[in-house]
Amino acid sequence: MKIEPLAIPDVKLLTPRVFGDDRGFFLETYNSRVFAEAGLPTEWRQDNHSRSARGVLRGLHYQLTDPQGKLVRVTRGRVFDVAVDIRRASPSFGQWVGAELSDENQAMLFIPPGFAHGFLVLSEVADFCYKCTTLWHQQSDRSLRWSDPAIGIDWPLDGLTPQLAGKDAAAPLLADAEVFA
Ligand SMILES: Cc1cn([C@H]2C[C@H](O)[C@@H](COP(=O)(O)OP(=O)(O)O[C@H]3O[C@@H](C)C(=O)[C@@H](O)[C@H]3O)O2)c(=O)[nH]c1=O
Repeated sequence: MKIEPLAIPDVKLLTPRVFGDDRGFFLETYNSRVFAEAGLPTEWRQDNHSRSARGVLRGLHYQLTDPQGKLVRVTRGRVFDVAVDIRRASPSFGQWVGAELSDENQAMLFIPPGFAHGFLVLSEVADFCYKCTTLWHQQSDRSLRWSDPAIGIDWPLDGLTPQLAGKDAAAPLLADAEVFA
């Protein structure tokens, strides 16, 4: 597994080794020894799977209590995945990084606690699977505005109108949001 820091180095791009043969392929999506050696979490409390149609934009999400680290990947389709640093004390506070994740490149992102996370679906359908280091905490679940100009995410919309949940369409801007110290 190749593990590389992105421009915000706490966010890692993971590229598993894919073993293809005449039956199909095999890859490791998580290996506790490899993760421990790379300084990544080895304790995960929840696994999630969502399915979305083209143009769906989920995010930007985080939770204030027991913030979640996330290991995210796409098992069907293609998305543009984004992490925004919302740790006020961080030198990269308010900055974002993004990567395309697909069932072609089999790439994964590790997003540490303290980041808001979201993705835009670029394929007809996308199955999005992820592990979380802590349990979902509904009461402290928060959204941040996907289009906040102060963050300036360069979503590859290519004419798509994003399809948002009501809570995400009405989400506050970073300047008005509760974030991490
Ligand atoms: C996140 C979550 C939601 N739910 C329920 C609540 C709700 O009825 C339904 C859909 O929830 P949401 O609209 O929050 O789902 P979704 O918009 O897919 O939320 C997810 O978005 C991505 C970007 C993330 O980063 C995730 O952490 C998570 O926030 O599922 C759970 O039961 N457990 C969970 O862990």
